[in-house]
Amino acid sequence: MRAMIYQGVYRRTSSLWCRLHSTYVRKMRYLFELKEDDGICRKAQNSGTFYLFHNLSPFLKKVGSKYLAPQISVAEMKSMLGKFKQNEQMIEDSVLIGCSDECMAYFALDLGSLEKSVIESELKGSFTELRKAFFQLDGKDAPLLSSAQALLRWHDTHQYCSKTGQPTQKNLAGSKRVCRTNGIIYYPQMSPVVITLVSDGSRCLLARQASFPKGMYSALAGFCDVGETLEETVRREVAEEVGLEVESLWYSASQHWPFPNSSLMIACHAMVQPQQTKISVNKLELEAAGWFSLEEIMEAFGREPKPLKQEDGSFSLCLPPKWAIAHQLIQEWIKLQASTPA
Ligand SMILES: NC(=O)C1=CN([C@@H]2O[C@H](COP(=O)(O)OP(=O)(O)OC[C@H]3O[C@@H](n4cnc5c(N)ncnc54)[C@H](O)[C@@H]3O)[C@@H](O)[C@H]2O)C=CC1
Ligand SMILES: [Mg+2]
Repeated sequence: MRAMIYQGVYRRTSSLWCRLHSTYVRKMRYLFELKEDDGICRKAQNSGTFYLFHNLSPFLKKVGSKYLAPQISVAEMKSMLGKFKQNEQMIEDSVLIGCSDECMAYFALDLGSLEKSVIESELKGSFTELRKAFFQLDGKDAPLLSSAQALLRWHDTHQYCSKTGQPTQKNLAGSKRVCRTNGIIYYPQMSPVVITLVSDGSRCLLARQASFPKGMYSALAGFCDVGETLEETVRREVAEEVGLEVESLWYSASQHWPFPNSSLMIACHAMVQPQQTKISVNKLELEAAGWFSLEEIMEAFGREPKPLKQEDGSFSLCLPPKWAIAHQLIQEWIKLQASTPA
């Protein structure tokens, strides 16, 4: 009933409702209704736009060095499904990922069961691995595609109830799945991860895993263990990975991170005592770690963010790209150095 009233009110865009609420509040209320009410969501699917995936690779168009994620209209979707002789009901497999300021809903749909090359030539673009395109994506596309991929992956891997073994059913928006037999509700999962930039007051500590691109160093990161507070995870990870004791720490910001699965990256700064800075690298987790001066960091940011082989065969320091929250932590540390008296 509440949803019906809302729908009526929402349609009358000049209504008191619209005058009373900011665009942001209207959007959030609308998204809430879409998640709660399959009927409203079905209507939204018939007027919304779609981001397409194929086995979790997003459909992208390359324009120069940038990747753009085109929004496909429902008419284009229906025409394409018609070409594949697929039932239009396939649209209901999509998941809700957001909406425009005008409350036009955005959905993501994985077309992994259809022939990839046919869709690519039909829509004139290509399905590209997210890891490959992530750092060249347009500003608004990166977080949308990142949560879309995480949500699609979660649905793909949670089709059965872990208690009864029976199929689970997604609600239309894809904000949950329900076991048909006993009604257990499953919600999409994210793993909390802390990422910490350690400083001794004049240098910052960066580390690299063997899997990182050559020369790239980042802040220390680690998954939260069950029962831990964020503060405990920061202290444990720093002790585990580089053998140092954190003296103080503070929260900076957070970010959803799609690799390797869905993580909530919680970014912190931490201080160690200037007299206790001797690193002992845990080689099971890291390839190398080291302290870097402000000059070294500034020099690295001044270069192209690409691995650069030096005369001695080693690679010059390369820092995480703009979208990564590690980049933001390092930028904040630079500002802090400038504002702290020597
Ligand atoms: N956005 C950013 O700026 C950055 C993001 N990251 C991300 O942080 C994440 C965590 O960093 P790591 O140093 O690899 O973590 P980590 O130091 O906790 O080590 C990874 C190991 O933790 C264990 N683990 C415990 N819980 C896990 C879970 N829920 N999922 C997967 N493995 C789990 C596994 O044995 C795994 O091999 C990575 O996925 C990485 O992509 C890392 C650096 C920068
Ligand atoms: Mg780690």
